[in-house]
Amino acid sequence: MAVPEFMEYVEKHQNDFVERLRKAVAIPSVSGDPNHRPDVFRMSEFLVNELKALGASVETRDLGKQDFHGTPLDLPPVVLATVGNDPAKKTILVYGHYDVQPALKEDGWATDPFVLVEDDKQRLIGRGSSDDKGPVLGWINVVEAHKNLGLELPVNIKFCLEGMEESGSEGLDDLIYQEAGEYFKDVDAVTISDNYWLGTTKPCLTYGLRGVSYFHLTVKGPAADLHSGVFGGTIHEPMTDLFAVMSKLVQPDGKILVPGVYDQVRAVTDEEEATYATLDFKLDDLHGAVGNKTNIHPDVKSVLQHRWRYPSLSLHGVEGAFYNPGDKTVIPAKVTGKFSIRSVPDMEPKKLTELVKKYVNDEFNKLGSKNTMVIECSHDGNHWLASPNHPNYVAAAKATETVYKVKPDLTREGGSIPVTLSFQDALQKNVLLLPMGRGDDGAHSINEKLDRSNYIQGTKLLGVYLHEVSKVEF
Ligand SMILES: C[C@H](N)C(=O)N[C@@H](Cc1c[nH]cn1)C(=O)O
Ligand SMILES: [Zn+2]
Ligand SMILES: [Zn+2]
Repeated sequence: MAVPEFMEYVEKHQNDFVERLRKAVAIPSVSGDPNHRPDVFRMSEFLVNELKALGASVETRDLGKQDFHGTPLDLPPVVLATVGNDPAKKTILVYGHYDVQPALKEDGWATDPFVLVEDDKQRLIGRGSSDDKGPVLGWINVVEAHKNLGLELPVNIKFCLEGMEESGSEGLDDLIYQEAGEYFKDVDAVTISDNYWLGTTKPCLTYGLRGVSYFHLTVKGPAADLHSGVFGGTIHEPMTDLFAVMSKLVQPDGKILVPGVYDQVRAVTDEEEATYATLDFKLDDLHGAVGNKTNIHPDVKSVLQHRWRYPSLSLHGVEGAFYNPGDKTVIPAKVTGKFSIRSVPDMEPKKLTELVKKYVNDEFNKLGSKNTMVIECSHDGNHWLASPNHPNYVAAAKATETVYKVKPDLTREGGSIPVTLSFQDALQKNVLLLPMGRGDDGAHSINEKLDRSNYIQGTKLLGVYLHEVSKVEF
């Protein structure tokens, strides 16, 4: 009886849950922007208050300071909260993040990114709605529903919520290893809702992630920005050097040009080949999520393989370059190009950084420039792969069938959640990714949204999963 009652509660109280999301989206907790650091702290306080109000025992852990380009910056705390402490029950560790990617109206958002707007298609639009405030609040909604119904939660829940996921999860790995035998001691399994369905209609369970290594390539030239009419043609220009090197990193067809990168990529097996055939994903899903037909690969299988099991290199931006409207005729004195590589089994972040550094240095030296160049890896995180046959996945599949009346697809994810592997290794427990949002949610992009139905059905899914996982044998 508990499950139907719980599902009915969630259905009836959906507007309250949307209000909770509205309050969370209104806090611009952008971890990558030092000016927003107080907002990231405010977001942690919001979660602490929500959890305390529901009876959780909550503590925050200070992670010390971050070195932000030479300036020390307080790291936002990790929120650790426990609901239930019954030794007869399983304990599920729920990880999520409360920071978000940057978002400016000028980037092309149709509405203010930090004001939640529901459009005529019942899409809840706002930064963090899908990544990852909606899913984090989904778990809190589950706790609220049980409390208000006077229903016992079927498991103990331990929350671990961080505020630096979008900026390299600084400090969290150390905490996980330190607390493996303490706060995380009784954890039986880990569940993370921080990725997306493959398409727009079918739910999935996810058992793999790519890793990420992020690089800053800085070229320094003249002592100050210069007039291009006076100095153009007479000095080595940093931006010219930067473009020359960055153009050697990746081909327009996605092939990475750094020698040795593909050497450690695991070979495709027949078993893996078979897994692509049954997935509910069409090229139209890709076109819909991208907004046009600019795909490199012509068929679904190769699209998914290049998203999940092959590395990719993306160029992100140039700090220090002129980018405002108008025609400023400047030679920037110092520019930093940003790019990242998504890594896959069996690549190793350390080895990858060595390969990238050597290649970039060689390519810069070939230019014969008198400027100086420095290449650094600013953060990295490893890829992750789990067994989708574990009872934790069986429980999640059953819950999906109860809520969505369909068996979930088993997917991997092209994005990265670096601490996933740390939880698996430090706690030696199964980790499940149980996504809430759709493949076209626009995470990290403009007009990020979470469909109301995904938020509400997703809240039901998280709750029903807890009931199912309480029943399976590990
Ligand atoms: C999949 C997850 N929701 C996510 O967006 N992860 C980020 C992590 C990251 C790493 N560096 C910066 N952010 C991602 O995959 O980009
Ligand atoms: Zn993200
Ligand atoms: Zn995320």
